[in-house]
Amino acid sequence: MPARPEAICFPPQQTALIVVDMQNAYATEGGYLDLAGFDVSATKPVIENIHLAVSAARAAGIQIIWFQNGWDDRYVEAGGAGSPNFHKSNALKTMRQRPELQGKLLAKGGWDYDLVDELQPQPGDIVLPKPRYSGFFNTPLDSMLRSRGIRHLIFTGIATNVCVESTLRDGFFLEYFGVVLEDATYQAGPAFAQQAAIFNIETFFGWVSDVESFCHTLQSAATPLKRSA
Ligand SMILES: NC(=O)N/C=C\C(=O)O
Repeated sequence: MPARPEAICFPPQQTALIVVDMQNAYATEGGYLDLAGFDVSATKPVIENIHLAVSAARAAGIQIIWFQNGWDDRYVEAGGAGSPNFHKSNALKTMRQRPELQGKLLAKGGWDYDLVDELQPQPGDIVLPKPRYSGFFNTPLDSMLRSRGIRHLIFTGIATNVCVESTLRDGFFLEYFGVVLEDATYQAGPAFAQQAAIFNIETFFGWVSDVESFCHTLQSAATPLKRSA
């Protein structure tokens, strides 16, 4: 597949497409990021691009893994005042500032935690709840991947500079090849946060490509070459 800094191969049977946290919290107005003051008004094309990537991956037999970020509705899993997460999570901070939101943001079972309507898992997909930014932390992700012989991770989702980058970095340390489809991701924060995350990934931790290249690569691999007469 064409990618930066160089083209990369990924055998479909050894590859997972990871959709990071495409929940109302991160992609819908009225969700956590929006309420915390982050701009989510440009996420519609990202949702459409993820849909394209998921369809192409599914047709190619690639394992789809949906991450869902959040905690129980009493926030025990979020950690108390002894946890840095308690102090840094903008969801927890927003709820402390606006107590009427308590129990709503990123709480399992609620609208904010739900995946957006346009992106829904199908039978055979894996849905993986996670309690911190990295999908490898306190989850069975590594063993799920290893038991399936998966070594290549294609990333989509929100936010590029937080959960996407955190998971891709941890994957790098665990010997996974990580590729981000940049037009199927979106940042939390200003545009420079996206640029910085993409720079880091391209330069230090993995590869960067786009949805058209991903779909085209899979379609070309599925189309038998025509023999010349
Ligand atoms: N899914 C994410 O990248 N999350 C970013 C921030 C947060 O969850 O507070």
